[in-house]
Amino acid sequence: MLEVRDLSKSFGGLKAVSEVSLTVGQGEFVGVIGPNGAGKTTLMNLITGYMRPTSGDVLFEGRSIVGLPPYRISHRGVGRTFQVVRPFAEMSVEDNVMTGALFSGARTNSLKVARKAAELPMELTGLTAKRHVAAGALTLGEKKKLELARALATNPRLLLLDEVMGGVTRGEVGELMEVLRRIHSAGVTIIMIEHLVEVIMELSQRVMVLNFGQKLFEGTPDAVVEHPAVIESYLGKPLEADAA
Ligand SMILES: Nc1ncnc2c1ncn2[C@@H]1O[C@H](COP(=O)(O)OP(=O)(O)OP(=O)(O)O)[C@@H](O)[C@H]1O
Repeated sequence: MLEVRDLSKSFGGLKAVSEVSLTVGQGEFVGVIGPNGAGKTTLMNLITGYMRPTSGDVLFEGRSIVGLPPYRISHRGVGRTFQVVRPFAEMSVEDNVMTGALFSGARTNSLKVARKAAELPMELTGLTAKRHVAAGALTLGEKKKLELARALATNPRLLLLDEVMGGVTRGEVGELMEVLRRIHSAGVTIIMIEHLVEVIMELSQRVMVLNFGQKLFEGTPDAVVEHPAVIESYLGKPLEADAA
């Protein structure tokens, strides 16, 4: 479904992403971990068209998407969420989700169609009961669900998630994990960047570890935590300590 080939991005002398390759098959759930500044968000920006790579290629369903603007990549079926969520605070949950269908990828310009397209995303994220609540009144965890629902309204086959769990309460982490399981079960392929290692380990089938822009390791969650270089460069301490 997705093939990232020798992808690099330099900012001046800094190689934020350095010759990273990654293949993701349909229906997979792939986790991406790595220390601050490892290049995770940059990699996501390169895949979704928010940044142009210095070199390398990205193929989605067999066709290169490098150089396409973000809205066209979205239209092809690649959705994303942002680390910092910025819903339209005065607008209702439902109207915010509708913006996903109306603008990101311009799937429709009909309010009626957009309203219908918002139904399933609200259901999957557990927001249906809050549909008329102003987004500004939501908790951070609910705002993260709204961000997921907005991305789902673009109708993605592949969804890239940037730190969905960042800053939310423990209880909300559990709820968001349930939501992600539901989204995945609904047939959406997922690539997830996450600092909470235990979340990645529980949800992902495969994990890629980035360090200084390079792929340090890729394998099953079990293989990753046992890999000496990963423990040294990233985990640095027993997993239990990280999860505390
Ligand atoms: N637009 C930019 N201009 C210059 N340098 C940048 C830019 N974006 C990212 N960088 C640098 O590229 C490197 C990788 O950053 P990136 O945000 O991708 O890391 P990350 O793994 O997502 O980190 P975090 O976990 O803190 O979000 C960092 O050194 C960062 O300072």
